[in-house]
Amino acid sequence: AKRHKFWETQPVGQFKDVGDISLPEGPIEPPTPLSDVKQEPYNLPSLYEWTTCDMDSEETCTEVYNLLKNNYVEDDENMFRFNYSREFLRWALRPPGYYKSWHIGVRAKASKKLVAFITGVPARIRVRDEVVKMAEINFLCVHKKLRSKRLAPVMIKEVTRRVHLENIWQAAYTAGVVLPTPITTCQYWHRSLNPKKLIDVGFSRLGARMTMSRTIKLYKLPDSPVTPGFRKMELRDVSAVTRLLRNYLSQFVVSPDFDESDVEHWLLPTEDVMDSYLVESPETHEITDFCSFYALPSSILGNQNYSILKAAYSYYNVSTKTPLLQLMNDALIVAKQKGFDVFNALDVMHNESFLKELKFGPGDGQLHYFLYNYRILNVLRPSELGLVLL
Ligand SMILES: COc1cc([C@H]2SCC(=O)N2Cc2ccccc2)c(Br)cc1O
Repeated sequence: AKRHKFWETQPVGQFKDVGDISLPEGPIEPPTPLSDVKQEPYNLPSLYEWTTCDMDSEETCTEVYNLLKNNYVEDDENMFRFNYSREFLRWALRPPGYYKSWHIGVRAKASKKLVAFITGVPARIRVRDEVVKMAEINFLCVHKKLRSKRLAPVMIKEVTRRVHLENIWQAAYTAGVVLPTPITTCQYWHRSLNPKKLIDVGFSRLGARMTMSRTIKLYKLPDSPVTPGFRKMELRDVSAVTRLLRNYLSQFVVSPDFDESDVEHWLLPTEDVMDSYLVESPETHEITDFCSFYALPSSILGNQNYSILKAAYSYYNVSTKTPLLQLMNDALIVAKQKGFDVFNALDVMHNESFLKELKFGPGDGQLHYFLYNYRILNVLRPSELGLVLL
């Protein structure tokens, strides 16, 4: 049986070490002296070559967009495939301090076609009391026609090498499959906003003893948010939101260590990519609550009437005065107003407290979170995780 041949060779928590309390929490291997880091790229099969994808280039960004649109993650029944937009990719891959060299592509030498992709972006992640410089690894994609050529392991080694060259020795990543060894395993939950479309495309089914009109009524939402002072986040709010968010995230075992420049990039609204709202108390003008979600459409594979599913994904939410239930219901209301068909959320942070009451249903996908070269003693509950990766 496939026994993680590659991952057994990597500095990650190994299944055989789970529960071994003699192993300390923290880095598994010490940093390598930079002079000992391999200076040249790993070898690819002879027909392929490395390329660095310049996401500022419209042409290259479109090549990356099309590779992912046609070859990235699908659900188990191959009914949907992520369809990250170009502006989303540019936003996700160019945070403060990013390295172009971590946007790695593989081209066929003959045709120069982009056939594979993997990325990293720098992030400061806190694990308990330690803030660690990490790479967030994402968008690992190999063209459908090149699967099981063992390209993924060499791409992972190459992005690791380029991360090491920048003197960073830890990473964070997620996968829908179990690899050695998850720090936590989360579940996706979905809130119908456009139930008729979700049933038509086969994502949802009409409940027993439910008519379509009864189902539409069940998921109906008001036309506008109910919380006084609920408004879009603006540049002038960055300091207050940073304070609010840092304080809120400090309660979780693993979370980003956002500073104001991070908040400005990741949480200021970006058209068609990121939406963020806050509650400014009408009396005191204090900012008391915050909610945010990102736009990640999916291609609908093989439906006569629809080709795109418009999905919103819960990002970071903070409630200090407005009940989280009410804050998230306002998020659902504005998401519906913006034309999203479904609102997705993981059962991380305090999300469990609103999922059932706001009529989310459990999805079939599990999402495993991993740290590279950093051992944590015990697997975390999803509610101890304060990190949402895109
Ligand atoms: C199909 O059930 C699910 C599929 C997905 C992923 S896999 C490829 C894709 O496009 N998805 C986004 C999506 C598609 C459809 C609905 C909601 C989210 C997730 Br994440 C959780 C689910 O439960």
